[in-house]
Amino acid sequence: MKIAVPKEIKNHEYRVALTPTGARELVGRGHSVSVQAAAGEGAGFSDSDYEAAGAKVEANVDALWQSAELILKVKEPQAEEVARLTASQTLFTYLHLAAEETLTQGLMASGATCIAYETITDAKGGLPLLAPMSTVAGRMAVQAGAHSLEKAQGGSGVLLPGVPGVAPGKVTVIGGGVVGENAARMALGLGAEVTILDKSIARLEVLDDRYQGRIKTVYSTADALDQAAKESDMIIGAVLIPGAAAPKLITRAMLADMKPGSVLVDVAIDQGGCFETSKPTTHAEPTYIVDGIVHYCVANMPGAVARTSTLGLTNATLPFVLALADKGWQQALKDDPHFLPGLNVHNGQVTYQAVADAFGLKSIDPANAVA
Ligand SMILES: NC(=O)C1=CN([C@@H]2O[C@H](COP(=O)(O)OP(=O)(O)OC[C@H]3O[C@@H](n4cnc5c(N)ncnc54)[C@H](O)[C@@H]3O)[C@@H](O)[C@H]2O)C=CC1
Ligand SMILES: CC(=O)C(=O)O
Ligand SMILES: [Mg+2]
Repeated sequence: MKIAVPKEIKNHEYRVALTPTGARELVGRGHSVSVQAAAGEGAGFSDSDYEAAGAKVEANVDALWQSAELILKVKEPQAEEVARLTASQTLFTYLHLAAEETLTQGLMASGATCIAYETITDAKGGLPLLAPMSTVAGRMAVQAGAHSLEKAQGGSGVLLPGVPGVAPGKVTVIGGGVVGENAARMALGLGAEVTILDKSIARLEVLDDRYQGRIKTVYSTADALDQAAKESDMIIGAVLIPGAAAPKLITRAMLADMKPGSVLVDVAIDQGGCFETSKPTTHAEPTYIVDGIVHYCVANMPGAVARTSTLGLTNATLPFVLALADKGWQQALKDDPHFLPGLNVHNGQVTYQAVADAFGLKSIDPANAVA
C-alpha cells in the first residue's frame, strides 16, 4: 500500500504520525512510505532517519497527497488538507468531529474514508489511541494551570503547594478518567489539595482505592460543581462522553462565584469544552480571561512536548496502521470489533452515532460500511 505522512500544519503542532521505527516495519512488509520533508523534525527525527528506515522523503506536498492510498496524521485535517482528500483515500488521525461541523461536512464532501484515533476501543472499555495523549495532557494540565495562577498571567497569585504556615491551593478535576487521574497525580505531587468529581461511582471507587484518601473523590452533581467553583484555585475539565460534544458543566454565571484570578484548564476543549466560556486556543496564545477567570483551552496540548508525545502516540497507533496497510481498511475493521468504531465518515456519510447526533445528521452503521 502507498502510505503518506504529511508534516502537521496546525498551530504549534510538532508531532508526527509515524516514526522511522514505524516506517521500517511498514517497508519491511512491502509497503511504500512517503514522508513529507521535515515532517519529523519537531519530534527529533531527521529526513535521513526516515530514509535509513526505507521511506521516501517527499518535498512536494501535492505529489505526497496525490499518490497516497493511506494518509497518516496526528491532528484533524485543516481546511487546505480537507481540500486535498479524495474518495479513494483513507485518513487515519485524531478527528474530534462532534466539535467541528465544518470539518465533518468537508470530510463527507471529500468521499474519503476517515478513521479517528479517539473512538477506537479496547476490551477493557478504554480508548487505547486516546489514552497516551490523555496521559500527556493530564500531566501538562497542572503545569499549565500553575503557570496561569501567576500574577503576570492574570492569575490570583496562589502557589499550589503553599509554604509552611500557608495552606496549599485547591485543585478540582472534573472527570476522573485518564486525563483526570494524571492531572490529579501531578497536582498531588506538587502538594495541592486535590478533589476529583466523576459521574461514575465505579471510577471513583478505583481512584479512592488507589490514592487511599490522599485525593478526595466526590460524585458529580450540580451542587458539587457549585461548591467546586466557590472553593477551587484551579479547575481542570477532563470529562468525556466518547465521540460526543462535551457537556457544559461550569456556566458563565458560576464564574462570578469563583475567586478572582482562579484558573480553568479545559482539556476537554477538543470535544468542544466542558466550560460554557471555553473556546479553543493555541500554544502561541494559550490563555484568555473572562470575568476575571483565566482560561487555558489548548486543543493540542501534547504537541508542545512532541518528542514524548510522538513516541507515546505511535506506540499505540502502529498495530492499527500495520493492519490497515496489510489488509486494507475494510478487512482490518471487519476483523477487529474495537477498530470498527474508529470509522467516523465513509463515502459521504457519518458512521459514528454521536457525531451524527451532534449535527442532526443521519448515521449509518459502520458494520454496513465494511460489509
Ligand atoms: N486538549 C488536548 O490536548 C487533549 C484533550 N484530550 C481530551 O480530554 C478529554 C478526557 O479524555 P480522557 O481522560 O481520555 O477520557 P476518559 O474516558 O478516560 O475519562 C472521562 C471521564 O469523564 C467522566 N465523565 C463523563 N461525563 C461526566 C460528567 N458529566 N461529570 C463528571 N464526569 C464525567 C467519565 O465517567 C470518565 O471517567 C477528552 O475530551 C479528550 O479528547 C485528550 C488528550 C489531549
Ligand atoms: C487527543 C488530541 O486531540 C491530541 O493529542 O491532540
Ligand atoms: Mg480541533
